[in-house]
Amino acid sequence: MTTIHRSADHPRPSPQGTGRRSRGGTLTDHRDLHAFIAGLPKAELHVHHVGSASPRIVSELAARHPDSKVPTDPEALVDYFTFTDFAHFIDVYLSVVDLIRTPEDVRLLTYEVARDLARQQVRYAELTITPFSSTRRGIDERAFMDAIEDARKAAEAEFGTVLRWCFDIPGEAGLESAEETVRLATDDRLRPEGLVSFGLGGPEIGVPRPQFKPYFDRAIAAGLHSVPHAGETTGPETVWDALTHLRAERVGHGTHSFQDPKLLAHLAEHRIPLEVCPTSNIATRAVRTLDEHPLKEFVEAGIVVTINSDDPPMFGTDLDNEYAVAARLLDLDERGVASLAKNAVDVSFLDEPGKARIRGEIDAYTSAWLAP
Ligand SMILES: Nc1ncnc2c1ncn2[C@@H]1O[C@H](CCC(=O)c2cccc(C(=O)O)c2)[C@@H](O)[C@H]1O
Ligand SMILES: [Zn+2]
Repeated sequence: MTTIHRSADHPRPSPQGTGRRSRGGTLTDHRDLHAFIAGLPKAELHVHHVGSASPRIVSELAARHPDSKVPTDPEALVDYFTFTDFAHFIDVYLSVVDLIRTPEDVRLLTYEVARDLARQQVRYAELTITPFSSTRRGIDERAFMDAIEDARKAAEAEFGTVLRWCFDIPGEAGLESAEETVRLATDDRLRPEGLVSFGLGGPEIGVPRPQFKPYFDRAIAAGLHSVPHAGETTGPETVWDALTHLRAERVGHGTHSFQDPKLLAHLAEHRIPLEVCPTSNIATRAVRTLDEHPLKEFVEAGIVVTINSDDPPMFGTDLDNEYAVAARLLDLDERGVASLAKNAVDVSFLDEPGKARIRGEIDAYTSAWLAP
């Protein structure tokens, strides 16, 4: 695990002129840092399938289904993707889920999401998919699996982006959805080759984590990694539940962990990474402003953090922007940003050769960028 280099960690000449950061690992101009981030090979571990549908894809699907309340004009979507609270976000999210009605819709969406990830130099992504939401809306389960696998193989062949799947339970849909999700994730006739992890999404309020223990036990017994959302819209007790009852290997968000110093110490001591999604937390009102985001507290507590976009088009962001936000909040230079990227590779569920390959790309890119 690489420690996060903060720009203060590097000896530097006194700032010249406007305090711009010159290259060479001393002070970095923010514009340069954005350029560095744009070209940096990355891995993304917390990003949702439907939540990543671009405005173009959403408006194209909305045009196919005039009965939908989702705008067909990408411009109008910006207002539509403005949320008053988390419950409102879920309502909007489900209205987009309702647009995904055929296996071809699923394949198109998945392939286009992969294209957008590749455009940001994402070499590897663990995409969270909620199969229950599609099968309950009438998409055949076998056809669903074939559609995502077709897109995954095409994306790897055409974009060089390696995709793996996380299947998550939409918790508010209850134990019926948990049963369906773990069946789809563990039945050898259905389980897709790209599946690596098992999660829990949706509202946390009124949806206690412990009830899902039997389903996570079955998923873990089938070799899947546990990565539930927790502490996004509820307090540290939800994160403790995810750790103790669901045996979380990583925690989705974990935002409110900062309220419990014992939890921070536990996460740091046991190297349990937090999948941090800064702008998501602002858009869903989980956190008021970026300057109040606990990301810095997590790093100072020694917790392994990864940077993610969650539902980028819905939150008016993308992964590059999330890295720029993290660089600002943590006062990182290029080395610090590269360390963040390597954290995500290190704690991903990609095989070791794949991890070594991407780490090597990150190091080569960073060295070339910083060469005098
Ligand atoms: N930041 C987020 N935090 C949490 N979740 C997030 C986040 N971003 C995206 N999601 C996704 O939102 C969905 C929620 C789906 C849901 O709650 C629900 C409730 C009742 C019925 C149904 C149904 O399908 O019939 C679905 C999940 O699929 C989850 O993967
Ligand atoms: Zn999420």
